Amino acid sequence: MNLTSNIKNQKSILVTGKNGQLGQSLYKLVTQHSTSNIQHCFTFVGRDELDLADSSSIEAYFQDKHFDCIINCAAYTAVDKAESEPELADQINHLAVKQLAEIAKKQDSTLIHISTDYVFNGKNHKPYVESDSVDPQCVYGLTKLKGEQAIQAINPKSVIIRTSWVYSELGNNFVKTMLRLGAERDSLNVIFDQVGSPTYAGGLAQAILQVIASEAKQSFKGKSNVTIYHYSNEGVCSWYDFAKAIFALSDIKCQVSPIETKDYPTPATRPHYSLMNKAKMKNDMALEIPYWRDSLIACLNELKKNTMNHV
Ligand SMILES: NC(=O)C1=CN([C@@H]2O[C@H](COP(=O)(O)OP(=O)(O)OC[C@H]3O[C@@H](n4cnc5c(N)ncnc54)[C@H](OP(=O)(O)O)[C@@H]3O)[C@@H](O)[C@H]2O)C=CC1
Ligand SMILES: Cc1cn([C@H]2C[C@H](O)[C@@H](COP(=O)(O)OP(=O)(O)O[C@H]3O[C@@H](C)C(=O)[C@@H](O)[C@H]3O)O2)c(=O)[nH]c1=O
Ligand SMILES: [Mg+2]
Repeated sequence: MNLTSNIKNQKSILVTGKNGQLGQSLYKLVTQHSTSNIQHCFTFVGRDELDLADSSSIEAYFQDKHFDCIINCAAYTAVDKAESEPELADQINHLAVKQLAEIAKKQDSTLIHISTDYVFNGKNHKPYVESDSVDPQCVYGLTKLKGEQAIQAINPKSVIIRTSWVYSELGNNFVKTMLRLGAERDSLNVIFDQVGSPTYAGGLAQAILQVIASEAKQSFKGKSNVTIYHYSNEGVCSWYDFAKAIFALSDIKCQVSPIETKDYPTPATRPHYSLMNKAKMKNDMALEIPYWRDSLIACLNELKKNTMNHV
């Protein structure tokens, strides 16, 4: 899928993971806005065209294509399943990312890569800054960290954006799971001792476009270090608070009880505290980030619109 505008000085930008939450949100953003705002030529690919599980597919794809910028939205995101599929998770979140970093370096292109709060161990008591030490507690987090480290070793002309608890009207996520379970059940137990901040994928997509615009202004050429940014919505909540807000705003009468992590055993260990400090991103991009509840309302409105369009 290739979207081109007529404006000069446009960059050719590849977006991987086109069918994921973030890939779809970026697509929606660049196709719904006027071309005066979006001046670049975007190519969106899914695993059919570029399979990150297969290094020869990656090599073949870039054989005859050049991009100024690669936004890697594809990832192995099944956190619990990763515990029993560590090799596949490592291939997609680490080895394929290493290969993309090498290709980007060879092509002199900027790699924008998305990472996660799960690279931290969750033992902090104040929001994580970009330079805080990492210590993932699960296979998914470890493979994402190895992807970050590979980029740092290979291509300084890269930006890593760590985000958390991503949801959207597009794709699968906690909000949609809650809406489904809330409609099926009278009551639900949800963990209240894991706190962080949800991230609306539409807002993250906008922030990524701002990073690209700032990159165009500053030129990342000659950069000696990879830039790391943290991005989520503002505010803090537990998964329990998030579930309560989802039900309250959707008029769903499902009783939610707060439970401890130990009472909801899962294969993967998740951080108890994964709030991230976003000051660097906000300062560098002159960005105002919405409060999580306001973005949740926006997402629920989008979901309502989508349902109304389908009746
Ligand atoms: N979801 C979240 O809560 C969070 C996500 N992140 C990170 O943000 C980024 C975007 O996540 P999000 O959009 O939510 O993730 P999704 O799970 O919604 O999308 C991931 C996409 O990656 C694609 N993919 C998986 N395996 C392959 C493969 N072998 N080859 C090519 N593509 C593949 C999937 O393809 P298909 O549709 O065909 O399965 C899917 O479209 C990821 O890097 C993720 O680690 C960070 C923090 C939180
Ligand atoms: C469905 C459900 C989940 N939970 C808990 C489990 C978990 O701790 C939390 C959220 O569930 P999820 O399955 O959405 O969690 P998870 O898939 O681990 O979400 C993570 O995904 C990856 C990709 C990331 O990078 C992270 O930032 C984070 O968003 O809620 C309940 O307590 N009750 C429930 O009924
Ligand atoms: Mg999940």
